[in-house]
Amino acid sequence: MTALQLLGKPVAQQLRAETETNVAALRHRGVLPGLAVVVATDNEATLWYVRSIARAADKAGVRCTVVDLGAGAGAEEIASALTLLSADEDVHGIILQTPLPPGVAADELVAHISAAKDVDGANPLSLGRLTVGQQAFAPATARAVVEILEHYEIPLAGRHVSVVGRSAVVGKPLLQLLLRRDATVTVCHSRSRPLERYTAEAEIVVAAVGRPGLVTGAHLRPGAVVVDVGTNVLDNGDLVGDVEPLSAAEVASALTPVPGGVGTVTTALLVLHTTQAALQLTEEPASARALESRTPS
Ligand SMILES: NC(=O)C1=CN([C@@H]2O[C@H](COP(=O)(O)OP(=O)(O)OC[C@H]3O[C@@H](n4cnc5c(N)ncnc54)[C@H](OP(=O)(O)O)[C@@H]3O)[C@@H](O)[C@H]2O)C=CC1
Ligand SMILES: Nc1nc(=O)c2c([nH]1)NC[C@@H]1CN(c3ccc(C(=O)N[C@@H](CCC(=O)O)C(=O)O)cc3)C=[N+]21
Repeated sequence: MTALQLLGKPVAQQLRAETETNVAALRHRGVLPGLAVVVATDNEATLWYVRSIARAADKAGVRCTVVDLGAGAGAEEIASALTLLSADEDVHGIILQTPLPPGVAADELVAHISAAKDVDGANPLSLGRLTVGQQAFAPATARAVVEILEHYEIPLAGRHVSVVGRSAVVGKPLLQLLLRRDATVTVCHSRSRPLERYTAEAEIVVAAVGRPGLVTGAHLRPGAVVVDVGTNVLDNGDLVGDVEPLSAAEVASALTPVPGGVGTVTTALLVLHTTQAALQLTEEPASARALESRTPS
């Protein structure tokens, strides 16, 4: 079997069309959507990613401000930047980019991102709300996996999905998004041995680990659908996923490529989420509208 390529581009295009509609509605209200990306690293891969978010925002008519605090920034400085941005009326979406300087932990800092502006679902409140089924932004990457599967009409209800990786950015929120769609989910991690025991039964396998070639054809059930979240930069500069594409394509029915798969959709979703946050934050309260309609003009 040679697997079908599940390309991210058409999925991203559809999401960009939705963003465009939102940007037009915001313009009607006199609102320019704004995204702020807080950076405290000189990691090349991160800076590349930040530039690609800024480019995508710019193309969509979303103002993107990169707040570069430098690789020497301390926790307090980062926390106060997030607090200021949370209170800034011109900012509707906030992302704190990882990695952070040594000794600075992201998990406490992200609590300073206002939940309404948490467009990458980093605040623990967002993950909690997602878990109990309340409205919240999911991390863009976790949602990208689901958007790709839905775009290609791969059913989730009643299917067994094996997610490899349990991070707060991908595995855990993805578990919630999949449960909400009635999938049966296995979440695997570094202690799930042997890994194939937990992947070989699954109709859908998602790899989000950060190890090139971890998932091979030998881990898969014939006809499985495979989503590769991994973005690993090799010494020669090549970007590869967590799935060994050649052996996997022999067994799988469909596979997302790296590059050109999940990453493409992630960036489009961050921009879409920013416009959704802007719409919610600038909505007139229903009571104010009711009052207005009673006021003689
Ligand atoms: N395309 C995109 O938009 C994005 C891509 N990524 C990419 O996805 C990958 C994962 O990122 P992230 O979730 O942040 O990574 P983390 O390092 O936070 O988590 C990795 C997970 O993989 C598990 N793991 C490690 N080794 C194995 C193994 N041998 N077998 C099974 N599981 C294992 C870990 O287990 P344990 O918990 O036991 O340590 C952990 O749960 C990276 O390549 C990253 O670059 C990430 C975010 C966005
Ligand atoms: N809290 C958090 N959220 C993240 O979303 C997050 C993170 N941490 N840590 C690092 C990874 C990495 N990541 C990528 C996103 C898009 C592409 C992307 O757009 N890739 C394109 C182009 C790649 C190329 O051409 O080089 C593609 O795959 O086709 C890549 C990588 C988000 N990450």
